Amino acid sequence: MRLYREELRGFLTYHRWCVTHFELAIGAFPLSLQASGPREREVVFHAERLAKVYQVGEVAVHALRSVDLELYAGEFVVLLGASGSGKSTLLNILGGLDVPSAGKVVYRGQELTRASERQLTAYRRYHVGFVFQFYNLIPSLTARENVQVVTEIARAPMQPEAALELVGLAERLDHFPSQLSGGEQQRVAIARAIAKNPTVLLCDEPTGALDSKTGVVVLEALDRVNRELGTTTVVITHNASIADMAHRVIDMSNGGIRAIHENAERRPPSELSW
Ligand SMILES: Nc1ncnc2c1ncn2[C@@H]1O[C@H](COP(=O)(O)OP(=O)(O)OP(=O)(O)O)[C@@H](O)[C@H]1O
Repeated sequence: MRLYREELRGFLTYHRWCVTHFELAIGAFPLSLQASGPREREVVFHAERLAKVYQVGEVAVHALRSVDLELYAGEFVVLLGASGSGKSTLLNILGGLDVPSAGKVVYRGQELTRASERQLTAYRRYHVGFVFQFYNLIPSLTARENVQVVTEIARAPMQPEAALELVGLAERLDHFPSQLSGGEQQRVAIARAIAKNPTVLLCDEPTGALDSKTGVVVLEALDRVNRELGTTTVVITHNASIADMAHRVIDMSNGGIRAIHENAERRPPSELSW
């Protein structure tokens, strides 16, 4: 274990050096400022005629078909839709994990669809936090160390302890993943995603592996991050009851946006169940 940690520390030192020199080299995608409240409607993402076609042998799979969309600073968005409707494809393109076949995405005035690989890497590293259905924690590191892996290489990170406190894990800093419940592990993953102070937090089925009661605690953590840090948050779910906690609900169907609904009143996660 000690050897592993020393190797990790060495890796982080080397990585920090690379990041510093890399940033000087590209000088693109300036450090994000704290996102402002949703009422100001500052556009964070502008997507236009976004299309994605996967070629599988002879078959062209149209995952996205001419999607137009704007996402605003500080809002909490739920992305709903049947399996295969294109939710993950859209999220992955917004997060710079995938590129569209046609159309464009502008992130705070910078066209992601024209960015080089290096610029996309910098964008993902400094501006976007990802949370997935499975937590992907390093089993041999404590909760605090799992978050530190990110804060060591970030530009203006939160303290790992502060990030863990925000998701309600102040008492679990030195626990290993195997000593934490599924919901607690997911909250460590959220703390890890937000500790680098991203502008946007993209969550793909964050409660998909959890029962209703545990899922609600995870949603409370996401809600708190959104309210206290102003992080623009997008949550993919199959679960329509989660939609009630969002500012806006985007309903996807067959690669397109079927409807966008704005909640006049948001329900707190504690009132949700499924
Ligand atoms: N790498 C890929 N290669 C080929 N087809 C793909 C690939 N990724 C996604 N697809 C197809 O694109 C369509 C949209 O997939 P996507 O994962 O975006 O849907 P989704 O709404 O997120 O589904 P789910 O809720 O099941 O995760 C589906 O028909 C899927 O099979």
